[in-house]
Amino acid sequence: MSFEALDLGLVVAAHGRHVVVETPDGERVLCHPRGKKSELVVGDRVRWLPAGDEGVVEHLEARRNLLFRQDEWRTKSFAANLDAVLVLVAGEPMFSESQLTRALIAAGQAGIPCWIGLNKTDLPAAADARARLEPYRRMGVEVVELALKAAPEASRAALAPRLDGRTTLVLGPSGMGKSTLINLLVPQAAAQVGEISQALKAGRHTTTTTSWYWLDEARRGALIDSPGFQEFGLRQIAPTELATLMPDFAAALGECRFHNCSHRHEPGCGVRAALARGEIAPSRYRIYEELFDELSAKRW
Ligand SMILES: Nc1nc2c(ncn2[C@@H]2O[C@H](COP(=O)(O)OP(=O)(O)OP(=O)(O)O)[C@@H](O)[C@H]2O)c(=O)[nH]1
Ligand SMILES: [Zn+2]
Repeated sequence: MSFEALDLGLVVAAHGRHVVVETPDGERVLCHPRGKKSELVVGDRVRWLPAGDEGVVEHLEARRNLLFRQDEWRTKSFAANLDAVLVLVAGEPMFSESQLTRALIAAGQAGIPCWIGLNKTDLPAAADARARLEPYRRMGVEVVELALKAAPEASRAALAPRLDGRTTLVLGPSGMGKSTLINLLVPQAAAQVGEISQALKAGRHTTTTTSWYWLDEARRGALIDSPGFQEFGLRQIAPTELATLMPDFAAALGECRFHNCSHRHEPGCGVRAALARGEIAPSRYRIYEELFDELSAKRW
């Protein structure tokens, strides 16, 4: 039988070898992959067959993209088939520029557009955060100003046109306002999660690692909430590839005398010339050095 004849479903939760597949009419079925298939992730499109009141995933449709992080020990997938990644930042607590850069690089390598939500613009510390984001604006990353708690309606209006009809992964370290965002935008957020963990037959205390939330009843737009932003390993990237994934660096690469320039100590380096001219921010160069060393460290 050809796979096309089977039902098409969307993976809305993944927990070990259990996945919850949502049918086109919104029914949720606990499914297991047949055999030793590659790991399924939230956002995957699959072909499946009913088996009693559960199901068996027979086929994984080709992924448009896959966002993952990789440290020395393992690879962890965030989600697949994303339209965009939203990184939520704030001035208090002050966001980590290194984490932001890691997210931008990973999304860039996966071919997924990334934009930034600057939250808590009602606080004085927003001015510092805004200044820190200036190099990112300059290299073309869109920054949307938000005050999710202080000005929820204005924030909703700013977000709606960017989220409508799209699948967006939201990344944000603790304290940036990710829960506030989800509660503002997602009707019955807690119920949606509860329903999925019920379908997973996960214990009450098991929190699924990645959550899928529909933004509208027509199920056109969705938010994906994924933890694990704290240790965002980029081991999938070769040190020499790093600069090509940083747009402000990439713009200067043509000037380097050596094609395999590390932009650390070589003479005639276009990147360091751009740094000296103020076209690359010192903070970006420091993060580059940090990442370059991390990715150059011995692999086990
Ligand atoms: N001043 C101000 N505070 C906000 C705003 N949005 C969220 N906060 C506060 O920031 C804190 C963190 O918000 P959460 O939504 O819980 O953040 P989170 O990113 O989900 O953090 P965790 O729950 O720790 O993962 C809370 O005390 C919120 O009330 C805002 O627009 N302005
Ligand atoms: Zn160089």
